Amino acid sequence: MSEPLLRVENLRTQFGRRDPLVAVDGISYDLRAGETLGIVGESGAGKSVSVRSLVGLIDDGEVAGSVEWRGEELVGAKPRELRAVRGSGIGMVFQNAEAAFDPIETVGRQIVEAVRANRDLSKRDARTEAIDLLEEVGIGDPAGRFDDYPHEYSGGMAQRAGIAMALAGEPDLLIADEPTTGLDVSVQAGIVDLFRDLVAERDMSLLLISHDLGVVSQLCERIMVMYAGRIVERGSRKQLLDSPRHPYTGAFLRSVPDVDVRKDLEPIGGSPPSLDDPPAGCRFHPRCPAAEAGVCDGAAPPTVSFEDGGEDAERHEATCHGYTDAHPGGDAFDREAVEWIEPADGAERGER
Ligand SMILES: Nc1ncnc2c1ncn2[C@@H]1O[C@H](COP(=O)(O)OP(=O)(O)OP(=O)(O)O)[C@@H](O)[C@H]1O
Repeated sequence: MSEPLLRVENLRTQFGRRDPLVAVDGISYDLRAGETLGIVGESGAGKSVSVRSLVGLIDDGEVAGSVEWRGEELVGAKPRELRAVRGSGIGMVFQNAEAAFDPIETVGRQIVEAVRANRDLSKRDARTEAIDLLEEVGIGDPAGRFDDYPHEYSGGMAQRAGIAMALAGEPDLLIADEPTTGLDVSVQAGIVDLFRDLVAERDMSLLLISHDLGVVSQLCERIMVMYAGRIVERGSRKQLLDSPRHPYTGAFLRSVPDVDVRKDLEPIGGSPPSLDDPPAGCRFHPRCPAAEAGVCDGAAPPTVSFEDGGEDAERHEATCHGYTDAHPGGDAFDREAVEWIEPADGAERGER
């Protein structure tokens, strides 16, 4: 199997020293060429900080652990090196596309600059390339819109232009942080289609952060669920949607609309913990219908893997006490409240 493009090991990001707020608390994953990975979770889970930490975009916090991009360590790298990686290898798309642009410069000229910063092209060729990029992301009359200022673009167009900027250095990985949030539903659908086409046509990897499971499940083959700074479950889209194992994932699925099925939504009771003083043990235990005193509020939960989906399936893991002998199961582990916690027929499970 090919080496991963991106290897994240025990990433930890904290803000403040005296009363530190640990926004990302030891997360690890790999991303290979052509893979699409989504990180979902409620607001404040640390999704955005986790991806900003990868590429040196945290300026008032401390990032620890390891982030290897094509084997090159990025944690502790010089700003110049990080800028170079952001310019070429990794393209970034943010929620607020207008913020990607300088308001007093035309969109076209800014894309030309981004193209020239990463590729040895004449001004004329860079202009042609910028117009091609605007066309590729679906801006009608790209040559005519080249000299417009960012505020002259609508929200959806600005997001498309932001994606063109991210493509200027011909990246192998696109990191998109809530790229559809705040846009009208019909505009969102267009942006989702655009990402799908770009990933396929350019053979890029995608790391997508969103609280919107619908958007993530339309674009990502693999999904990780983040809660209070940690990954609580990971697996393929099918594994997570069809047989979620962590009570939080189950609750999260019930709290959001399905992509194509109408259902009664059940908001998750309570609210996420404050990250400057998270609960002991499993961080979800105060909100978990299956939590058991003395177990779930004690030691950190183990990561359990599930052999569902056959040999070639993604690794499916949940970090939960509910599957271990420490948690007596049966009566104590309220299976009525969380029927999704029971492994599917024939599924094996093993503790790591
Ligand atoms: N610069 C900062 N200084 C202090 N705390 C921060 C800073 N940036 C983020 N945080 C805190 O880190 C935690 C995680 O924030 P983050 O933005 O990553 O969450 P999120 O899952 O992306 O949710 P949202 O979609 O609401 O942004 C939050 O508690 C947030 O208040």
